[in-house]
Amino acid sequence: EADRKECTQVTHVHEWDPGSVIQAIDHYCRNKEWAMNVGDEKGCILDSVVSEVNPATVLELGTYCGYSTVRIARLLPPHAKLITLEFNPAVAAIARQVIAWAGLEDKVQLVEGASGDFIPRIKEQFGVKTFDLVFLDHWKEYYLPDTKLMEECGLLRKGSVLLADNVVCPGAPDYLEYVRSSPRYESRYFKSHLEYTKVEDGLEKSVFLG
Ligand SMILES: Oc1cc(-c2ccc(F)cc2)cc2cncnc12
Ligand SMILES: [Mg+2]
Repeated sequence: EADRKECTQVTHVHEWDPGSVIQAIDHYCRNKEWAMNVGDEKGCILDSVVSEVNPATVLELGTYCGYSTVRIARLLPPHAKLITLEFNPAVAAIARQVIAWAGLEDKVQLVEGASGDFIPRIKEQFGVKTFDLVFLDHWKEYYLPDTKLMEECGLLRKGSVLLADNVVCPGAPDYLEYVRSSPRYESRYFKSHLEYTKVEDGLEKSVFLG
């Protein structure tokens, strides 16, 4: 099981180093201006789940500025692929720069669009059969419909892991109810805090049982 490892990062801030990109964003958002990155505390839990799954294919719903994209991509094995979807073109443009600065472009494919339109097209457009890991971090009302859509489109296989951010704050009650009560998922809550604050939040890890 992915347990919370103490996650200490000592990095020097220079380009091509994903660790320094992560550290720079965390420093800015903690000290200058809050932003809705998954952050360093939940980020360590994300790291441990990514390391445990060691995925060849990853889908991220909600790129934002690319912070979690970099966190995930830096841990991927050489030929692994991360597809990340962002609805807002302005932040997608920023994310492209952040991903490039971390030197991770060849592991990441950033797509602009709406999840409901995009998910049914993934198989034929990106040649992906199923995802080993899905990180849900977009608008909370879409967690449940998009999960059902991924099931219907055959994008999940026995053992696929869904990891959802913000299941407490802002909260995704219908999604939690679904993955916790469905016999098709084995679900576990990782208690943490809303990025850069003391407010409770957490990640829900749900394994699809097929
Ligand atoms: O991590 C997140 C946090 C918040 C958020 C905003 C305002 C607030 F007061 C509390 C929490 C919103 C998000 C939207 N999409 C993805 N991730 C998010
Ligand atoms: Mg979030």
